[in-house]
Amino acid sequence: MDELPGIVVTGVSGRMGRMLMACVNASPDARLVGAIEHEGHDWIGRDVGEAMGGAPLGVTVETDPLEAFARARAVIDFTAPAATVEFAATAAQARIVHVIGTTGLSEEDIQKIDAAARHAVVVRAGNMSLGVNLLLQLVKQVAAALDDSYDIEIVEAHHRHKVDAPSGTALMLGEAAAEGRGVNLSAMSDRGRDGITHARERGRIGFSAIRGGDIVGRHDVMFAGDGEQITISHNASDRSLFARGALKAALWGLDRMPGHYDMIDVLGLK
Ligand SMILES: NC(=O)C1=CN([C@@H]2O[C@H](COP(=O)(O)OP(=O)(O)OC[C@H]3O[C@@H](n4cnc5c(N)ncnc54)[C@H](OP(=O)(O)O)[C@@H]3O)[C@@H](O)[C@H]2O)C=CC1
Ligand SMILES: O=C(O)C1=N[C@H](C(=O)O)C[C@H](O)C1
Repeated sequence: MDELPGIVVTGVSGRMGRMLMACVNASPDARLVGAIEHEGHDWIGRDVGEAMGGAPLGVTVETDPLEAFARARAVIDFTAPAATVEFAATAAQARIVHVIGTTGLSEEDIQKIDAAARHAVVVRAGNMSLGVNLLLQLVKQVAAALDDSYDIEIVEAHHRHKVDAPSGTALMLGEAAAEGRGVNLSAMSDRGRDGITHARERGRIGFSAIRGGDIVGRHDVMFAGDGEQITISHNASDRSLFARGALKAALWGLDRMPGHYDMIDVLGLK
């Protein structure tokens, strides 16, 4: 029997890193072959299972991605933009699948990831859940059906530790709404209202962010018209949802040609 595909997880001590470790470790379809943290992290040199407070997994936390990627077929990466851009170049060099969950990437970061995707498979999505990716299609459809007398407002809520806003998911929902309406999101978005904001401009797509407690991730897209509001919502109640989606993406990517893919591709929702 062929050996199961080896997976490396980056940022293993993070909220998503821990979920990913558990998910890969429990999977009958993959095996964990590497665990990465940054230089100076106190988990370096320790068995990752023990560092997480459990049984040893036989994988030592290390800092050098190239060494780890050389033993793997895919890397799952939910870290931070600067780290993800570097991991993309290294994954391309090693010709392995790079699954990117990191949000808050700039246009310049995405261009660098596009360059890496010429040499290897990249699957990148601001949200790895089936539900949110279905929502993208629904939002596009509703936005296409309604005219701009319906104001589009996207409200997202996340835990107190989240560092970027609007969330990657909110931005994807905004893109879907803009596409359905046939407008450019960067020209039409309305972010961060405060003080005398003046009346709402027709056609704008508004964003609001709530941060608090341990909220895993909630997204509402409201189409507010005269006399009615239509709201399409998604609530994530367990982060392992994103880890399962990311592992699915990694396994899906093993048989693909180099390119920059998303979860719509993985889930076959196009
Ligand atoms: N696409 C999706 O479905 C989802 C995406 N996310 C996104 O994933 C990202 C991570 O979220 P979360 O887990 O909550 O954040 P955390 O801050 O809990 O985890 C990030 C981890 O990455 C580590 N890290 C930072 N830089 C490096 C580096 N150069 N090399 C290795 N490790 C590094 C951090 O270490 P240290 O803490 O020491 O800096 C930390 O352990 C965010 O961008 C978030 O928005 C989250 C959930 C779902
Ligand atoms: O940081 C998080 O936690 C999450 N981030 C993603 C985002 O920015 O949309 C996905 C999910 O909502 C959780």
